[in-house]
Amino acid sequence: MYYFVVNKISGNGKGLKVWKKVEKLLQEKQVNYQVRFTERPKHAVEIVKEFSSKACNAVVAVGGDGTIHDVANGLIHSNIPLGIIPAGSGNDLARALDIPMDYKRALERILRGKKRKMDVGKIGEEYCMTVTGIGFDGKVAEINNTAKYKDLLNLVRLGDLSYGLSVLHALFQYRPVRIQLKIDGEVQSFSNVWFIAIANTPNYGGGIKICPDACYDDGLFDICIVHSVTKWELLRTFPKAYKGKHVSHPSVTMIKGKQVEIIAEPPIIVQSDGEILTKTPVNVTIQKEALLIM
Ligand SMILES: Nc1ncnc2c1ncn2[C@@H]1O[C@H](COP(=O)(O)OP(=O)(O)OP(=O)(O)O)[C@@H](O)[C@H]1O
Repeated sequence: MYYFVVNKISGNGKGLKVWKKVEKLLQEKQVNYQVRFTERPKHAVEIVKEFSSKACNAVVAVGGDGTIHDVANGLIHSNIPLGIIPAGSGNDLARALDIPMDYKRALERILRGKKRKMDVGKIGEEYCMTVTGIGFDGKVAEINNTAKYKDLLNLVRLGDLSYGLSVLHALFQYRPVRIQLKIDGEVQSFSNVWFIAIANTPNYGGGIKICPDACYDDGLFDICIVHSVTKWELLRTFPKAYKGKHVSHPSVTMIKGKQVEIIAEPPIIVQSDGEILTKTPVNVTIQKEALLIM
């Protein structure tokens, strides 16, 4: 049995459109399936816990990174594999795992049944699959999640541009802060920090390669700290991040580690997989091979 969790409104309605096509294919192929639709944020976590693990081939998320985040949070340490049919705006996890954006090919891959293990990040009781962003990019996520232009750009299939616009918006609101960082027990201080990205996979924000060498199964986070840079220099360097070319900039520090503690003054927003989670202080740890994916 394949269980599908569909977020109809992901990608501004793409979730429902993609699901209708997937359902047709499942019926043609005579695959046994059940489907549940999410009705609110975090609903997918509850839905997944109701599924019987007996005879379950996979739980498949049809949606974007937020939907996958919720489904995965219900599956962690369960030994039930997570399948992904991308139907969001950013689809950064699918991109990192080389999952086809085309629903047909994504479904074929799930039905082939090949499994692999991936690491996840843990913050409190929450698990994160892609990137945890602290500071400026938390502000960007906050703006992007409520932006009216996100829906408009999705409508004209330019959803990827929405994050770029939210970055510009946040640039005029955010003030850099002083932070203390403890990575695997070693304390470092940085002043004028714009943001810190703690990455399990390379991309966020619809293809920004913030930590180009991050790898989902190496047992490590790649950590990018952007500090001591003017607003205009940040703006000038930002486009380079789409190709991961920002890492050589003198205001960018890259570190690898398994456990990251962050204290900031004043406290700053923490987002994970594009969802606002909390504010600093925060402790993020890698959970090696905690999620089975297809
Ligand atoms: N019925 C619903 N009504 C409102 N929000 C929902 C509903 N179902 C799920 N959600 C929430 O919608 C949010 C957005 O979903 P998702 O991230 O999958 O799409 P997206 O933002 O278009 O894609 P991406 O994150 O890849 O850019 C998530 O926080 C999810 O929990």
